[in-house]
Amino acid sequence: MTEPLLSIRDLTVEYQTADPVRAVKSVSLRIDQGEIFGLAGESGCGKSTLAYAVTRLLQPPAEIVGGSIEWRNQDGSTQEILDLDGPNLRAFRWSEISMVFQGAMNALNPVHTVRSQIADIFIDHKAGLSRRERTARAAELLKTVGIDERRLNSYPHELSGGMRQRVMIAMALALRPRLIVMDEPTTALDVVVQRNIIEQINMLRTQFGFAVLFITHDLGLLLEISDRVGVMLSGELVEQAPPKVLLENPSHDYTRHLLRSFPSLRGDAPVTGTRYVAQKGA
Ligand SMILES: Nc1ncnc2c1ncn2[C@@H]1O[C@H](COP(=O)(O)OP(=O)(O)OP(=O)(O)O)[C@@H](O)[C@H]1O
Repeated sequence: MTEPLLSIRDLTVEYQTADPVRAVKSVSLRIDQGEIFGLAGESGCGKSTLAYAVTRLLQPPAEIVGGSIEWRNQDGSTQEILDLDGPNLRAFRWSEISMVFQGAMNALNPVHTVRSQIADIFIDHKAGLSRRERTARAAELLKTVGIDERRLNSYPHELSGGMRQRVMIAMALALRPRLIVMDEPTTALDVVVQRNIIEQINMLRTQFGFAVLFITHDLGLLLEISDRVGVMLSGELVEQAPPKVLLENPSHDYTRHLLRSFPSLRGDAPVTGTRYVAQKGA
């Protein structure tokens, strides 16, 4: 077995509020190179908190209270992500792990052109590039995500929601990271655009070989595109397996419950409006 790209071990995250919330409870998982790992689970189960922990974007009152997140460098050595800080953390983000978050398309700066926003990444991280080289790379990135390079001169408000999200994906790809964390990357978009973008992400993954930690409420989509799926319940990762195994032989009650909510996947009667109540020993 090859060594994993990312190994999360016993990760525990709390929100230190008046009534502290343990949002991630001793979660362990690995993501291999080039793999799409999908994270499923109902709203509030801790998926985003886990994603933010991996990218080291958690802000107080969130606090990582235990565990480790180990990263495998290109040369085979390992790096504890939780130990990164200052310039090392900045260099690590975007170039090793990048992010596309929910509503990210609204994260574009409205007063700057697409060109300058993509170029900024190169200014920050690849100081040696000339202005002409930065523009050439920005144009190439846009083409990669299926946007005409003439859009370099556009402002965000001149683009559709789908295009803005593609620009965000282009930016996430800019420094050829080895893992892209995507938290509901297409949720705000209509189904056709969503499907196109997902297909494109998959194609780019094949082309560039990056791994993806993919989070969405859409279990059908998750099962379709993921190599492995993890199921979270109340901060715990209760099951992880390839989609086929989950579908045919789910080991946890909650996974069965989730799958039953998607009748088209299993042909079962849908469970609507019911909340999962954990059984003792489940
Ligand atoms: N800033 C915060 N302060 C206190 N509690 C928080 C904060 N952010 C999240 N939580 C709590 O942490 C838990 C996990 O939230 P999280 O957003 O990670 O879940 P999620 O599975 O990503 O949900 P969703 O799919 O709705 O985004 C929830 O109980 C949530 O209420």
